[in-house]
Amino acid sequence: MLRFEQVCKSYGAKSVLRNVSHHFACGAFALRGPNGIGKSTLLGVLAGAVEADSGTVWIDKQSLRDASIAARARLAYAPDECPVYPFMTGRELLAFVAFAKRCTLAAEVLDICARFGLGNHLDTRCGDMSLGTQKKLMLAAAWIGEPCVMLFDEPSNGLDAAARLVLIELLRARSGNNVILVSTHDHEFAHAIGATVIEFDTLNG
Ligand SMILES: Nc1ncnc2c1ncn2[C@@H]1O[C@H](COP(=O)(O)OP(=O)(O)OP(=O)(O)O)[C@@H](O)[C@H]1O
Repeated sequence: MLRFEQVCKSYGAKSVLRNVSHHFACGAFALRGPNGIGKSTLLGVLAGAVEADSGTVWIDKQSLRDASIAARARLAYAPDECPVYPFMTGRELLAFVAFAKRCTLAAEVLDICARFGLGNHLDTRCGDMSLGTQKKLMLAAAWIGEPCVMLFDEPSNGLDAAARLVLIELLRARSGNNVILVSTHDHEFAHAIGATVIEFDTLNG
């Protein structure tokens, strides 16, 4: 479902990803490793948000490079720092993501927003939201469309206890038929979502 081969990425002289390859079938997986080792860089490359120097990524058998639109339609990515447009309201941002993914905003997504307690915030400008509220919005946006590969960078960061529980339930419900790949330092969270822990070092050459 998620496959990547020989992925390399350097920032200047610093080599971060060295021939990273792996194949994930359904389930939840937690990337673990010390700060600065390259977890976010790998998730960014897998999401097409960071350009790799070389290597290939397939999402649901679609090449992220050669069939980019089809591959991205099957992909959800929530980075740690939310790149939201400050001038858009929450509702406009969700509509924008749905437009970009060429789908409609399903009732399920609005239900997830309600479970995250976002109801009153959907008409607030993103720039006026707290960081935790922005985070919840970006997490809810990951459920837009029909992603089968969901990538989350530090998803539990900054969430209140109630939202953390909701996220755990949502991820557990998805992991049977999808790939959920998270980067996290939060061992309890990884355990709670039933993730198989992968030490980043074991992937990197
Ligand atoms: N845009 C960039 N330009 C230059 N160097 C970068 C850039 N992004 C990341 N790096 C460097 O690449 C390395 C890997 O960073 P990355 O954020 O992927 O690590 P990480 O494992 O996710 O860390 P953390 O656990 O702190 O989130 C670090 O040394 C970082 O400073």
